[in-house]
Amino acid sequence: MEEIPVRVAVRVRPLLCKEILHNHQVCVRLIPNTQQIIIGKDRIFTFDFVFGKNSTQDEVYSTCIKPLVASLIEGYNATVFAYGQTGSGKTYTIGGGHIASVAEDKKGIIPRAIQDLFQSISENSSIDFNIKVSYIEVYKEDLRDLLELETSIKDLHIREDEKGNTE
Ligand SMILES: Nc1ncnc2c1ncn2[C@@H]1O[C@H](COP(=O)(O)OP(=O)(O)OP(=O)(O)O)[C@@H](O)[C@H]1O
Repeated sequence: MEEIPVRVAVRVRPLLCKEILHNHQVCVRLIPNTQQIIIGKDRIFTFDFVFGKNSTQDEVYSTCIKPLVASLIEGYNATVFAYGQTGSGKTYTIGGGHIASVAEDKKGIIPRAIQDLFQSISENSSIDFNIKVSYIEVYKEDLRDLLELETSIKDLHIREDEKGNTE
């Protein structure tokens, strides 16, 4: 992957059944063979990657995320985050739903990245790996530990050390 520190991908989701029922219209179009979209009549925006309404989870993962997981194994850091208004498809794309009940091809970024990571580890038996996982929902000022099975609410706080690192 080229050395660009931040890359932005846009994914247009299909209209939901309820939106079709309410006769909602699509207002975002892709410009073929470019990384551009048009909003409304003439507002054009360019991104590093553009995915249309028929894009698959595999396509999004393989294009944007898989190379980052490979670079992790080489010792680089990577951050992936989804942003967008409510209902735009963040959870669907990131794969943060109930993984066990999701069909293989519908799995999002998280289960695919974890699978690739452990696959790479099993192929690199000469290297010592140390994996730590945290899964926290930040909603307004409240933090929720999603790996805490007993109680979903735990007294979590965001702290900064003297170097400005967040914990
Ligand atoms: N690419 C897609 N293909 C098919 N369905 C999608 C796609 N993206 C999202 N959806 C569907 O759209 C709905 C809203 O998506 P999702 O829950 O992921 O949004 P969100 O951005 O996480 O919303 P919120 O911020 O409210 O949590 C869900 O029913 C989801 O299954």
